[in-house]
Amino acid sequence: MVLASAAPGIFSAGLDILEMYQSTPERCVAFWRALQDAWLNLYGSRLITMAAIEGHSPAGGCLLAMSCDYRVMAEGKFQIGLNETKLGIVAPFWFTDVMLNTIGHRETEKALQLGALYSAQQALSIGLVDKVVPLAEVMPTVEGELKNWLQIPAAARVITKTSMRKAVLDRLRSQKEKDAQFFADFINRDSVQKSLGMYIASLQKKKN
Ligand SMILES: CCCCCCCCC/C=C/C(=O)SCCNC(=O)CCNC(=O)[C@H](O)C(C)(C)COP(=O)(O)OP(=O)(O)OC[C@H]1O[C@@H](n2cnc3c(N)ncnc32)[C@H](O)[C@@H]1OP(=O)(O)O
Repeated sequence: MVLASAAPGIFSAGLDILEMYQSTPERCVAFWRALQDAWLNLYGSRLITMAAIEGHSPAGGCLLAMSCDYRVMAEGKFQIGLNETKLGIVAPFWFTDVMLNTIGHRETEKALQLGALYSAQQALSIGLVDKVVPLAEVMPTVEGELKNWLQIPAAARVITKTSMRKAVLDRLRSQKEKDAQFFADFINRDSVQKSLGMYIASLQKKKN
């Protein structure tokens, strides 16, 4: 399975910030449950999963990419990373776990505290993506890599993948409701809503 975007220049802008701003606790919980389930399905997928990152990939976009088995990113101006702290929010523990599994403890600690967004070359140097190629080469490179992965006996690959990812998947599975409630409580704090409001205004201002 290849994840790619139909929007030029944007792999994924992450979660819909407007869903987290001035929403009701009930809607926040439903929103979060949907995200948890999508992620559990993706990270736990038996399929070979690859991200064709042909544009920006902040926050939830970075999570999507990191949750795949392989990542190819376009060189150029695009950025990728978990930038949550810059919005005044905190990457949930399972976002952090996936990043830890991808780039290790020291780089994750720096990346998360700074809310760092990396260029493709920087992302390559810390192992956040596996390959960087010109934009037009992203999809052919993914397809070529997919052929390599398809050579491996599927049952052996799936058992290996599952055992590598099980602990992180189980950690969320065992506390889904608590996590959803925590999200709804956290996101509705006055200070967090204020930060999100300012961030949304800054995105809109950038456009004008
Ligand atoms: C402890 C644990 C507790 C839990 C604590 C909570 C944890 C939550 C975890 C959060 C995870 C996330 O993914 S939070 C989401 C983080 N995402 C971001 O920071 C991305 C913000 N967006 C950008 O940087 C840029 O838009 C970017 C993607 C690079 C594209 O830039 P462009 O110049 O091409 O386009 P823009 O003009 O900026 O954007 C076009 C329009 O889309 C809107 N837009 C852009 N991104 C958007 C988004 N994510 N959600 C909604 N709307 C968005 C803009 O406001 C514009 O709206 P109009 O002006 O109306 O047209």
